[in-house]
Amino acid sequence: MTADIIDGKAFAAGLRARVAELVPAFQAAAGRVPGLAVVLVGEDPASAVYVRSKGKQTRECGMESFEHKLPAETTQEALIALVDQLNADPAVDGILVQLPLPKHIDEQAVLLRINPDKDVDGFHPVNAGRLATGLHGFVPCTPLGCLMLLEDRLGDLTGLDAVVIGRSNIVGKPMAALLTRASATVTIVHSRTRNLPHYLKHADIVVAAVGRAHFVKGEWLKPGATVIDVGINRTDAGLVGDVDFDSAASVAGAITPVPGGVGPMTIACLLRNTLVAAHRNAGVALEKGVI
Ligand SMILES: NC(=O)C1=CN([C@@H]2O[C@H](COP(=O)(O)OP(=O)(O)OC[C@H]3O[C@@H](n4cnc5c(N)ncnc54)[C@H](OP(=O)(O)O)[C@@H]3O)[C@@H](O)[C@H]2O)C=CC1
Ligand SMILES: Nc1nc(=O)c2c([nH]1)NC[C@@H]1CN(c3ccc(C(=O)N[C@@H](CCC(=O)O)C(=O)O)cc3)C=[N+]21
Repeated sequence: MTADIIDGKAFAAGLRARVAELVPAFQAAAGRVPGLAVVLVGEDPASAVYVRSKGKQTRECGMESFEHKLPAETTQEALIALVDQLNADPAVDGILVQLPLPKHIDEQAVLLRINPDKDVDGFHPVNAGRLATGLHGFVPCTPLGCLMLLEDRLGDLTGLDAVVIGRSNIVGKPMAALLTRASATVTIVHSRTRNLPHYLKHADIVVAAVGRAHFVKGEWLKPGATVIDVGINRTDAGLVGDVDFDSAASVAGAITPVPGGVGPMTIACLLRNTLVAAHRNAGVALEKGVI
């Protein structure tokens, strides 16, 4: 193995500590702490684990966590009524509806109902549009965390060749938008791409968000590339990423592990977005670039 391991867990702990440091000044100015509401519908065990750790980390940062656990048979109308209630609640700065939702609920309809100024996931089309057009808004947490790790490792990304594998609204597309904003030259590849390894051969940066265990092989990579593995796949051998770690680590310059890479950054960025939302919603200034 030659690649450096990018320690997302440590970076995320540092980011959470910076969030926690900024909470007391907000509290002094606003007379309350930032609040994050997390809504979980159904009993998916993986989702329940994430929601628990989001709640715990929110409280550890000195912010308030409102957890709403609804049964799997909850109607779309009832879920939308809860979103309306959270939109109207001045103690709630951020709203996260855990995905995936049960099949009888139209995910887009629920996400559209969230007030874009409380949309700390950055999934509302208004925030996707703000990102696409260069306006201030909320950037989805997973791609934001990936960008932070990339800039920490590489500094300025200007002119670098980046390939994003995957074009979902929550990871691939916003990741490509962020890299474009950072002046990288970006290619998106997906399941209909012909000869996918061809595009990877020249990439200085590879972000894999495919949802297939061990998908990216070391032999596809440019030597020295920086590889960000977003994948979370549960296999008999445990949690694994979308990158074939052993072969990739012998070619790449740096690589994120799974677990301990992008996952912890996602939650830390959620707390960061909640802190930013609280300042905007309460009209309290936050020094530019401080977080
Ligand atoms: N660490 C974290 O915090 C997070 C991790 N994840 C993980 O990231 C991964 C991706 O998530 P998400 O974007 O939501 O997944 P989606 O299933 O929504 O998107 C997967 C993308 O990969 C593409 N794809 C699928 N198969 C292939 C293939 N054989 N060759 C090339 N491209 C392919 C799809 O192409 P097409 O569009 O053509 O179908 C699609 O664009 C998952 O493992 C998920 O668990 C997700 C969110 C947060
Ligand atoms: N509205 C919404 N927003 C999300 O951001 C969202 C979502 N729905 N649905 C599910 C995906 C997935 N996701 C992860 C968060 C943390 C880890 C994480 O902390 N992972 C740890 C390991 C955790 C474990 O061991 O299971 C790690 O990679 O080290 C992973 C994945 C957020 N998502």
